[in-house]
Amino acid sequence: MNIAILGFGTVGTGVYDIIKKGNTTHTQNLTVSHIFVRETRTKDLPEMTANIDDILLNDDVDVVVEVMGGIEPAHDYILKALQNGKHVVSANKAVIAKYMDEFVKTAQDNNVDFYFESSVAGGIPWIKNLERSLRIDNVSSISGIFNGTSNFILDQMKKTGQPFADILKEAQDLGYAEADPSADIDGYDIENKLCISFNLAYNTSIKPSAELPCFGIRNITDQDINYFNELGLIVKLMGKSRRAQNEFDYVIEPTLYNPSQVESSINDNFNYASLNGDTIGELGFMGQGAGKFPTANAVVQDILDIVDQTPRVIPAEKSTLKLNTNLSLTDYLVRTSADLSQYVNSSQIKAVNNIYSLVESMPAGKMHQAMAQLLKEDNQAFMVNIAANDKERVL
Ligand SMILES: NC(=O)C1=CN([C@@H]2O[C@H](COP(=O)(O)OP(=O)(O)OC[C@H]3O[C@@H](n4cnc5c(N)ncnc54)[C@H](OP(=O)(O)O)[C@@H]3O)[C@@H](O)[C@H]2O)C=CC1
Ligand SMILES: N[C@@H](CC=O)C(=O)O
Repeated sequence: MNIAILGFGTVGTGVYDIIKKGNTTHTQNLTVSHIFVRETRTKDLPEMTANIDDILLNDDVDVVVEVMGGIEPAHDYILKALQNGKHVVSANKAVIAKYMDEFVKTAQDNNVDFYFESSVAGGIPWIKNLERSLRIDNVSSISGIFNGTSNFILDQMKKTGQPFADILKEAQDLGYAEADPSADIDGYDIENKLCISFNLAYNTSIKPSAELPCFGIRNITDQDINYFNELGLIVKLMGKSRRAQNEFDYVIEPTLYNPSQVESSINDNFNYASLNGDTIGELGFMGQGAGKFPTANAVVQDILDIVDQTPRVIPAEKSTLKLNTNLSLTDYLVRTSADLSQYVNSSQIKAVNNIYSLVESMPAGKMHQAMAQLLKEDNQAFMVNIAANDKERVL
């Protein structure tokens, strides 16, 4: 099986190393025949080329691994590879979240596979197990820590008290962060991953958009972490989606967990992805969600599934489920120097102390809209979702 790797950064070099090392009989049957790099890059390996047609028009290439990132030319190269009868494996959640239906259809039309395990939760076999669950169950919720960089930052802030910027730099050096790390910090990387996950789970076609509730950890401070610590709670940047009858919601937001909840113990660059199915109930997966080898491992697993011709579960018809971002009512702790009652009904606000307020029974969509308005007045404001069971800790 001849593999062409497009993009030779963190993940691309990891895929190359795993295949070159050939630790098992499975990986020994794989060959990296081409590595696509920029024109400006020194071609220090014989497989390297800066001419994409050497790969896309080459009948000897069986699988194209797209790990360049970004939207174009990744979208164009993936489509052309599929149209030219090549299987494609991609870790690029940004392009997949935007063009998943087009890629899946093009793959089906050309009788090849399009696999993307590594695009969500890095090394965790999440997509595969989500698809397995769907063979038996309706999935009624998806929830998880889907970003390794933000989890690493929150964990290190708590453990070391180091400044946010220094920890982010470390995450970048470790190969966890996106080329533009604001995607990690502001939640947009999770948005891509959550869209991919629930579009599979609910058989919908929602694409990431500015209208969807997404609030990251850009404004979190040491003071916030210390306060949550005093409450006995741990903050995680979560992606959550719940389905009820013919509707589903989705939200990305910092969320507090108490020590009895599994999310609270997910540390470092680890992710935790969970679903709820009719008969399986709660099912969760934990592992490294970012980094060279965990991600490359998931890419190579996809290649081996192509070799083994493992069938995928992609339903033909889309469901009629509708997105309703105000489906669930929950509670929030808000830190702002602005007058919160200008943005949220005062009957829902309870002062906790002179820094934080509790906003009760708010639909997520409305709360995120209120915060977007409030941030125009106080650009350092922060909010965190708090479970009903933990509310007594703050009052
Ligand atoms: N790192 C991780 O932990 C994970 C990453 N991913 C995804 O995998 C993909 C790759 O990530 P990662 O390896 O970390 O990123 P890197 O930035 O480390 O690597 C990307 C490589 O592709 C090259 N590249 C980008 N555009 C082009 C182009 N047009 N032509 C030729 N080469 C190009 C880059 O070159 P240059 O540096 O010159 O721009 C770089 O060498 C991304 O989509 C990312 O979201 C998914 C899961 C985990
Ligand atoms: N930047 C991403 C990489 C993996 O998807 C993350 O930190 O999770």
